[in-house]
Order: sequence, then structure tokens, then C-alpha cells
Amino acid sequence: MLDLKIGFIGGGNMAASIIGGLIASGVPAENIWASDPSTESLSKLTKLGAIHAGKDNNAVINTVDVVVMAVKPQVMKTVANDIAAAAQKAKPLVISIAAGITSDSLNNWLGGKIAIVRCMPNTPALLQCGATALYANTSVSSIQRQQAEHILSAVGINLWVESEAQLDAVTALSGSGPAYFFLLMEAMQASGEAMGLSPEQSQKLTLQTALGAARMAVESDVDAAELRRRVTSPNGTTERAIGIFEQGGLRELVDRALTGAKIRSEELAQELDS
Ligand SMILES: NC(=O)C1=CN([C@@H]2O[C@H](COP(=O)(O)OP(=O)(O)OC[C@H]3O[C@@H](n4cnc5c(N)ncnc54)[C@H](OP(=O)(O)O)[C@@H]3O)[C@@H](O)[C@H]2O)C=CC1
Ligand SMILES: O=C(O)[C@@H]1CCC=N1
Repeated sequence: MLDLKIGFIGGGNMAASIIGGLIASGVPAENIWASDPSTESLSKLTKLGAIHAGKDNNAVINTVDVVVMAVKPQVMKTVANDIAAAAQKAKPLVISIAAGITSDSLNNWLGGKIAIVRCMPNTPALLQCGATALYANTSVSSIQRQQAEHILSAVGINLWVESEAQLDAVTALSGSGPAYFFLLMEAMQASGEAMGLSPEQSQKLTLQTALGAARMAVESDVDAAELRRRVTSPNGTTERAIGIFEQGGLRELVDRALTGAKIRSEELAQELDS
């Protein structure tokens, strides 16, 4: 794996996160290629390590074993059409991180019979703390599956889904998920301030509480429901707050929000598949 040549088409936020993770995990920078139209984005990438950075997408395809497609969904078709001839010749493994682009669409735009791993990472990849689900089309070999895992495991945990449709649920849960926790943090912080804490005090206490709760949930051998019960003293303060959350329909609201995100992911696939 150390000799694997890995390319990135699109050198924005997610590409930078994954490249940073790869370098931190010991992949030599000289084995990484990236292309992006923006000189500024390319110079950010070369600050992560001495990677090969340029503006020619086809030069990347002609060089690498695995290419990560990290452009916005709306430009994916144009970019894929532009590199299709080179991809047909070089036949790299293509990993797409784009939301709402099916492996069938991408395969068609690339001219067909391309090994594609479609995945959904999330922004904590920036801290090598990401969560990624992957789906492989039928052209992907077992060695290519390992190559995809090797790349995504540099930025956090990963797991395979056997049905591509499950990626819409993954997008709703973990792809968009960081934003839900940030929203709860914003709301708790505002409430702390409304109750008389300074903005700095409220922010500090909110953030450390979120970090501590997440670490407990990950590291403990009991589930989140049990951890919640252990905070909740009979007739105490937590019981009052949890009761208000439950009466307000929090669980149903969360379910409606995530279902909405899943439906939007499905809509995106239809809008972009033309
Ligand atoms: N942000 C998130 O939370 C998540 C995003 N994703 C997916 O990751 C992908 C990338 O997102 P993100 O990194 O946030 O987006 P960014 O906009 O930060 O990165 C996309 C990059 O692609 C570049 N680009 C545009 N046109 C081309 C082209 N023709 N050839 C090569 N590069 C090009 C853009 O340059 P310029 O800016 O100059 O146009 C930009 O630098 C998206 O498809 C998104 O769905 C997946 C999971 C989570
Ligand atoms: O909001 C979005 O559409 C993208 C996909 C997952 C996270 N951000």
C-alpha cells in the first residue's frame, strides 16, 4: 500500500482533510497527486506536504492507481466527461465522495466499466476523527476494496454498505450529522447565556460537555441510554430537562429531520442524473 499512487480531482476542504490524514498516517507525500483550478487551493495542499499539485485533471488520471473525485456534485458530470478518455485507458479505481451522485451515473459519465467506490465521509475527517461508509460497484476487486479502506481509514472509522441506497441514510445520519450536534451546542450555549453565564463561560462549558459526553459514549461499555440514566437522579434536574425534551417530541423531531435529509439526498441523485 505504501507504493500506491493516490490522486485527488478537486482540492477543496474534503480533499485537504483526506490528504492531511494520509500524510499523518505515513503515506509519503510524493505518492499523492492533486488537481484543482485554484492556485490558492493548490498552495494550501502543498502546505500539508510536498505532494504533486497542478491544474491538469487528466495528468492525475494518467499517473495514479486510485483517484478520489472530490469536486462539488454539480460539476461532477463535466469533470468526469473531461477525464473519461484518460480513465478508459488508465482504468484507475475511482473513489467518489460526492453527495447524491450514484455510481451508475459516474460510471456512465466516465464511459462505463469503471471500478467505482462511492463513499460518504464527514468533516471531522479533518481531525482524523471522521466516519465514512463505502459502497463498491460490481467492477471493484477485493484488492481495490482494501485500497479504498486504506485511504479512508486515514481519516477515521469506515464501514461498507451492501446497498447503494443505504448511502442516502448515511448522508442523513453521519454525513450531515456533525451539523446537528453543532446546532445543539449553539442552542445550549445560548440558553447558558440567557441564564446569566458569560458567552465565554457558556461556550467553554458547552464544548467540554459535548466532548466529554462523546468520549464517554464511545469509550464506555454501556449504551447512550444507560449513560443518560446514570446522569438522571430521581426527581433531580436532569429528569426535569429530559421530561421537557420528551414532551416536546425531541425523538420524533430528530426522526423527521433525518428523514428529510435522506429524502433530499435521494432528490439530489435524481436532479444530477441526466
Ligand atoms: N463538506 C462536507 O461536509 C462533505 C462534503 N462531501 C462531498 O465532498 C465533495 C467536495 O466538497 P468540499 O471539499 O466541501 O467542496 P470544496 O468546494 O471545498 O472543494 C471542491 C474543489 O473542487 C474544485 N473544482 C471545481 N471545478 C473543478 C474542476 N473542473 N477540476 C478540478 N477541481 C475543480 C473547486 O475549486 P473552486 O473553488 O475554484 O471552484 C474546489 O477547490 C462534494 O462533492 C461534497 O458533496 C461529502 C461529505 C461531507
Ligand atoms: O449538506 C450536504 O449536502 C453535504 C453532504 C453531507 C454534508 N454536507
